[in-house]
Amino acid sequence: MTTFPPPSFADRFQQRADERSPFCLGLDPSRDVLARWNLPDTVQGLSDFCERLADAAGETLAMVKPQSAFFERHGPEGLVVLQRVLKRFRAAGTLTLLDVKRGDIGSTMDAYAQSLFGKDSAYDVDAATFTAYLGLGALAKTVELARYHGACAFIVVRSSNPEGEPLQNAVGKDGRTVAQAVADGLRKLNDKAGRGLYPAGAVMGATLPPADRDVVERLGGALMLTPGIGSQGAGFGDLPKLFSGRERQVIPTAARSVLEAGPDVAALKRALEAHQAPSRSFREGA
Ligand SMILES: O=c1ccn([C@@H]2O[C@H](COP(=O)(O)O)[C@@H](O)[C@H]2O)c(=O)[nH]1
Repeated sequence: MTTFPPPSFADRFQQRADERSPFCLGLDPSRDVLARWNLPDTVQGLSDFCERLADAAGETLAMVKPQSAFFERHGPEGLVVLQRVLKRFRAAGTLTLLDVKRGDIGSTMDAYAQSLFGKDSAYDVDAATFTAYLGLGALAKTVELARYHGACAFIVVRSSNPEGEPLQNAVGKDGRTVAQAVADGLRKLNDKAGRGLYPAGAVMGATLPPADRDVVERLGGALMLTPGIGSQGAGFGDLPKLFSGRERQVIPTAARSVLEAGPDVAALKRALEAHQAPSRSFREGA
């Protein structure tokens, strides 16, 4: 039986994070990772990678983040594998976030959102990523649809890569940077959705300097997905300088630094715990 309205993504995340850990595992089956796992760079290799990772994770993870690009690379059959792995993690009580960074005019965004959120959609994910380059207003209905389905739209505010800085820190006519303006707009979308629901989340790189603390504050109570840990150079020890006081809003995420432990399932389990333990400690303010 389905409940209406459904519990919010924010509530579901907090529950899973308390039970398991706030860590979100990135599923990035690149050509390099498949080769390292002695798997062919084919749909079968992709499928075997997903099954092995799901075996290693069991029911230990709060959240996974498949990177759509690595599935799209294999065409429509790759997307079937993506649907299957999403279903498998859902069955393990793990929240799913599709990293697909959609961003377009409003009418097209409606179609993207319809493909992502809701039981009858193609992917039925709990969350997905979006970009605001075509304006936050163009994402308003997407956030509304996410709220309706108890899902979350994570909008890139400050990305983890150095190339994002000049654009995101460009100063507009009103004196705010682009990132500050996106953060302010994202907060308004959450305020409009109603108390405590937070259907709009933010992507805020773990690699960012302390100066970005101001952007974090502008986001209010929004959840923050923080890529950049591990292979991009940030560590769990970098989280407090940007996010202290907001620990329960942070979703630390990493892909390669876990996946490089594969294909051995026992080694993968150890790598997962090596990411989950510091994620828990950070959340508890330890
Ligand atoms: O600002 C961003 C937004 C998204 N990503 C994505 O996260 C993973 C990171 O993978 P690692 O192997 O842990 O570096 C990847 O899918 C990116 O597309 C990001 O890195 N930064």
